Amino acid sequence: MLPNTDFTATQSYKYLADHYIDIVSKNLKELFDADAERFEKFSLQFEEILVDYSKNRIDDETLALLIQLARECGLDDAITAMFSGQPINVTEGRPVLHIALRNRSNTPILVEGKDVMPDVNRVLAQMETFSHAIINGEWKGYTGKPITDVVNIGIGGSDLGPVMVTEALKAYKNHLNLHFVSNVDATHIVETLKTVNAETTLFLIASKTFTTQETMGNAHSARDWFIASGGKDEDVAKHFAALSTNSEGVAKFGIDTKNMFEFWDWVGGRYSLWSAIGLSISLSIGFDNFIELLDGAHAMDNHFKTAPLEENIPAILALVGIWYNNFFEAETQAILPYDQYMHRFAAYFQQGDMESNGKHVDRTGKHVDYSTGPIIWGEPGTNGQHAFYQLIHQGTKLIPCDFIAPAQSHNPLGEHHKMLLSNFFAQTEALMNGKTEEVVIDELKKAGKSEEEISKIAPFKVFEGNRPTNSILVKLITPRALGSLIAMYEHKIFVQGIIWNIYSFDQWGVELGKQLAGKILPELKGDEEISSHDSSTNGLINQYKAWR
Ligand SMILES: O=P(O)(O)OC[C@H]1O[C@H](O)[C@H](O)[C@@H](O)[C@@H]1O
Repeated sequence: MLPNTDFTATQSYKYLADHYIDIVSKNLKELFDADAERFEKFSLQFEEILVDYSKNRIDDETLALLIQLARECGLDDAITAMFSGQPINVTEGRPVLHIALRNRSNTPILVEGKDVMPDVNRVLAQMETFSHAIINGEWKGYTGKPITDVVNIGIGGSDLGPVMVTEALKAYKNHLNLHFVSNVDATHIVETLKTVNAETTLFLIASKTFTTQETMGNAHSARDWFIASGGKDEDVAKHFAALSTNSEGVAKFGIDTKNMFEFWDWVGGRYSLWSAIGLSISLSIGFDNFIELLDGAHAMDNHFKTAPLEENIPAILALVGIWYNNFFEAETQAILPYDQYMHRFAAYFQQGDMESNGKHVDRTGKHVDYSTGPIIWGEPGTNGQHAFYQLIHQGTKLIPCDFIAPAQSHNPLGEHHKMLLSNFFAQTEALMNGKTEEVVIDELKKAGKSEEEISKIAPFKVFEGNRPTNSILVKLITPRALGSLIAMYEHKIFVQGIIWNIYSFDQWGVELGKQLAGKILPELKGDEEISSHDSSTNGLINQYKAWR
């Protein structure tokens, strides 16, 4: 089971608190000047991924203390507990085994004494056969035509992963057109259905529970549309498949369980792209590439499980994150991919990280008196530079940033990639070094400005610098590299949850809103005035009724 340590009561935390006072007065630039080996010391390479964490406000002592903190919090045992299938998702009574879905070495992983690998491999084989049949056109729709369009209907973990990966790996895409419908707003399904033909469309109803309101609503509307477009009830089997843990729910909906791709309750929704939920990925880029994605994740799992903490990339990224979150009181973490294909990467980890570590009680149920999971946000570079980087460079908030870029582009067009990467390299340098008043004045003098003009404008042009970043340089975003990158962030989240002594694999915080929406829905149906809520909620509902 998981250890249970208040990390703020550890010896290393006390040392870190003292050490923080020392580090906070130091400038990153000075740290680089003082140590010619800093890059070598504070960067790690995993296959074709280079993680440079040297532009962080840390020194040897910081890192040693953070690693000591991880040890005091029982990180080693926690890793063993996860990988060996112990029920570490205690509040839901489940193990956490997304690592089993990509356990390409096939070593047995036992849940209640039973090896899960035969089931994992059985569903993978089912996905393989199905993917080939759809891609090759052997699978025919109800009028005998091959499938051209795939619509994945799912939300949260049953949407964000497949969307992010199919976008990130678009360079590997085949002829199938992929669509994703998540929002219960009818606009999403209506606009999607305008672009597809019932005869050649396959719907994947992706829902772990098969009870999610949005997904069930969209799935029923898709089915109604299919029937209204000429499909018969008996044709549904050719056009609807389910990705779920709930076979009863699938059968009740009317999908033949032969067309069900199963997964298990030991897979968290936000960790499920490696499971049957990844079927849209396998359809889009082919099963072999899907396996490459799993292989990449498995390689990162092995690294995470076996590398000493000093060389363990997910652990180090997590600990540096804790350094900012709990000592520098940083509230957010930006993820900035310099790769247009990765434009949903930050959105994906918004769920991955914030649903996992946005928790206010520790593993004993006590309210924490320290900060837990950060707010995750980001957009692809260089778009972000022309939008919110002003605040990162000159605002009053400390924003640790992860910069991610591929060395090679899938679209080597003219000088584009060099231009993109010049920005990638420049931004972390600028954030670290800043620009002093001296340099600003000098530049203004050279530009022929008067003393008066200079003294008026100079303060606005100063960059304090000393702003921390990680740079993650990937040779090329291949399925394998992407699999490793995603797994790297997953394990980072795990490590942080262990240190904060919280349960990272439940998500009770999404329930209250669902519950209340369930109560409000019937109230929206009649014409009577609503008075059962506070005056704001009553007022809003009644105005809605007046306007609808
Ligand atoms: O896959 P489903 O059961 O439909 O769940 C979809 C989503 O629903 C909830 O909101 C959970 O918070 C998410 O973690 C989950 O991914």
